[in-house]
Amino acid sequence: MSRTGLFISLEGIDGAGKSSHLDGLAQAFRAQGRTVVVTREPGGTPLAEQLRALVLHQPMDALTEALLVFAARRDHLQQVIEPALARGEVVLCDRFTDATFAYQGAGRGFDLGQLAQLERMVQSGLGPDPSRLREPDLTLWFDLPADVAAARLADARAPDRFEAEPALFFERVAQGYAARASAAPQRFARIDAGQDRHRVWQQVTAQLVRRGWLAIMVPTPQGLA
Ligand SMILES: Nc1ncnc2c1ncn2[C@@H]1O[C@H](COP(=O)(O)OP(=O)(O)OP(=O)(O)O)[C@@H](O)[C@H]1O
Ligand SMILES: Cc1cn([C@H]2C[C@H](O)[C@@H](COP(=O)(O)O)O2)c(=O)[nH]c1=O
Repeated sequence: MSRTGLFISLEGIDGAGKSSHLDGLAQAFRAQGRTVVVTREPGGTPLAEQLRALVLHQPMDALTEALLVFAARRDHLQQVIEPALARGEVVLCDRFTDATFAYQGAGRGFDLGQLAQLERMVQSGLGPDPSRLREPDLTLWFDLPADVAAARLADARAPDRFEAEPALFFERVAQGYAARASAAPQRFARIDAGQDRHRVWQQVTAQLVRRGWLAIMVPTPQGLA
């Protein structure tokens, strides 16, 4: 039976708790017979992972940063995301273009109109309808105050260029996500990421059950709660 591909992104400020849920979600879809690709941005291909290392660790200005994340995204779309969706698979992507609007746009102050132009250039000309802008079918937005996220990340690992930014930067990024969510309410599902892991998982799976993408509420995976 042929199936329609499903593209789900997970978004939120650093430390919001997105990545903790990726494996469990992949397992939940696999248990229902779906093939799942778990991937991330920037990254997801050998070239895009090299660009990720530059973006996370080398000093650069906001335009260079924006061009590199979009270059990585183009390669990721062409090599991984579009082929998987064409095969009817589920793509779970840890961050996508909303992160660019939130971090490079709201965080760094890069012009949103110019980001929209890059988005159109990079995310079209793909798939069966080249005029269509490729976007996630659903964006799970892990919403968490910047100070709570910072406390979760404290001492967790050596900070990269973004994680080393001050609290004010993350407050702007969080506002950037809120603005993206209000502009596309049908694509975004807000997750209250301030709850414990079990409750966050329940909110996430409820969104998928509501859309008919998971048949049943899935118990919290061991290792998460
Ligand atoms: N609901 C929660 N309550 C408390 N701590 C949590 C919760 N969810 C995740 N954490 C912890 O917070 C930290 C960050 O979680 P995680 O790596 O999933 O966040 P993230 O959004 O993927 O962050 P980043 O984007 O920076 O990689 C981890 O130490 C994780 O164990
Ligand atoms: C896609 C994307 C990401 N970023 C930033 C956001 C994070 O700080 C890092 C990625 O690290 P993570 O641990 O994998 O979350 O990159 C960005 O600034 N712009 C983007 O488009």
